[in-house]
Amino acid sequence: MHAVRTPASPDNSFEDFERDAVYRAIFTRRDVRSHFRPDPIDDAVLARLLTAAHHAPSVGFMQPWNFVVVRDMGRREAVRDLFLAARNEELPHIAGERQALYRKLKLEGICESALNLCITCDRRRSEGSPLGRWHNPQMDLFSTVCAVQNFWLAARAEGIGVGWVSILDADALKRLLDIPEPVVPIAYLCVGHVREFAARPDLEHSGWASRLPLADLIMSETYAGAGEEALKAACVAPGADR
Ligand SMILES: Cc1cc2c(cc1C)N(C[C@H](O)[C@H](O)[C@H](O)COP(=O)(O)O)c1[nH]c(=O)[nH]c(=O)c1N2
Repeated sequence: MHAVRTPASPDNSFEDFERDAVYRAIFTRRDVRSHFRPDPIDDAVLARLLTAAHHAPSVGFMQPWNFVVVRDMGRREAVRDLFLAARNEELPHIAGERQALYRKLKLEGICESALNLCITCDRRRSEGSPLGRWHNPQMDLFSTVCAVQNFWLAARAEGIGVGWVSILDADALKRLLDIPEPVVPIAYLCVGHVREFAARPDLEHSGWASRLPLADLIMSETYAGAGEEALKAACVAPGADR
């Protein structure tokens, strides 16, 4: 689909403009809930995004994912009802002083987006040959999350917004989408063209949370280890923590 260029550089690194484009996708990707436009996504574009997802890394090259495209508005309204019920169940578990803010947050764009996409993990796909999963059977789930992130970043590059809705009862969602028992719905995504990509995460803008300083998250040698001061200083250099 895309020609693979022979690297110009002897160390296989990208040209500057290519590297900048990768970082631009990473730093300007947003979880989109409120800026969706209703116009449809071209199938050729959606196919590129799904191809990007399908080229994610996976344990034992298991490729455990499937992609359930949900366009029907009746079904999406039913998912939205699941969201509303799940939000009511989640609310009492939010610290009391934050519940008013939680209620005000826009946390999904299920019906406003062009389409919904459920990315699933079929846990049976490496049955009998669990390369990389024998000690850590959850690696198939993690592999599927890699596919979600590929989709999300490729979508940003295409100007398409993605919002992940996890405030859903997984069993109810499985029934609604006829997902068989050994298959796990990993990500329910709202996908569509957007009016804009916000400069900051919505949850930062609303005062819910802010980005932690990267330097505080780096340890040296062990989880308790101090050090790596030069690396930490480099992390707060202009542009490194957008
Ligand atoms: C696994 C998982 C699950 C969810 C999310 C993300 C991820 C990774 N996020 C989006 C999340 O709030 C968002 O990524 C952060 O607030 C950071 O914002 P940006 O993604 O950088 O815009 C999310 N957002 C939302 O409005 N409703 C939701 O149910 C969820 N669920």
